[in-house]
Amino acid sequence: MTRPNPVTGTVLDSIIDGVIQDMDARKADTPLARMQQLAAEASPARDAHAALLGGRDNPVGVNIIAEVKRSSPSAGPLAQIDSPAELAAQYEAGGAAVISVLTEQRRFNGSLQDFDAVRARVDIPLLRKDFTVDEYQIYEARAHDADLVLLIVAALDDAQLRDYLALTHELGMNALVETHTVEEIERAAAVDSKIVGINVRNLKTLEVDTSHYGTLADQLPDNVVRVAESGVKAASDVAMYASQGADAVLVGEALVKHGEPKQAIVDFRQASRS
Ligand SMILES: O=C(O)c1ccccc1NCC(=O)[C@H](O)[C@H](O)COP(=O)(O)O
Repeated sequence: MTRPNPVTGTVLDSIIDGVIQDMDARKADTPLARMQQLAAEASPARDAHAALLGGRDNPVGVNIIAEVKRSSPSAGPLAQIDSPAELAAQYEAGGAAVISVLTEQRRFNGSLQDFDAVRARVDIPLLRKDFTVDEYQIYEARAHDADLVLLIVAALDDAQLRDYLALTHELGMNALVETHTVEEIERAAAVDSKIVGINVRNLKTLEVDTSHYGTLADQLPDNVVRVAESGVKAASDVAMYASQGADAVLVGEALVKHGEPKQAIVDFRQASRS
């Protein structure tokens, strides 16, 4: 299995370096063959594609992917989340279509324990949000009852992107294929990605530019579920992404810092109705 070269100096590279070390420790505890068996025994994945489809025309507003995010490389600690399950229950009650749970430990203070706690509490599709660079993480996600995994195009070569997307689909899950440039959108389209995100955060520099979604959205293939990722500070940002054709908007920081996350999701969706 080829892995991206972690020693090229960007933030993304250094995150991936740590992700690989942590994964190798988990592999020592639960080898690939055992993880594959656990994945095969998991209950069938929920249909995240159906949950996110058609957000553009949804009379109750754009679909929200609500994120459980404790910390970030760009902002440091974001919120004291005593119960990720309770936060997720608020998200579900507010009408979130999908919940994203960060499981990367070193920079986001996430964990698979957080993921399991959320899984035990809510029944909507869950995104295991991590930096996928090895098939092991895809089996692991399924073994933990994930419905969706993240494939960041910038972190993968073409063969990995194709193979990991195929494996994700074989296991009955969907992938959020994340892009940031026209070239990455073309690479996502070339492997027939079904759900494509444009992250307005540049993962190499951490710069956030909310106008970036609108700049690139026309390059997305017509038949994909379109996701605008990052940078939401207020309902007006969600409305802007929706007006630019997003089916779904992924929101982290603004929700974990909001005192009333359930109401925030209701307000975000309402603001996006045209
Ligand atoms: O959030 C970061 O600082 C970050 C840094 C490096 C790689 C990824 C990063 N975040 C992942 C995400 O893109 C966001 O968690 C997600 O889109 C939500 O963003 P936001 O609403 O701006 O918290």
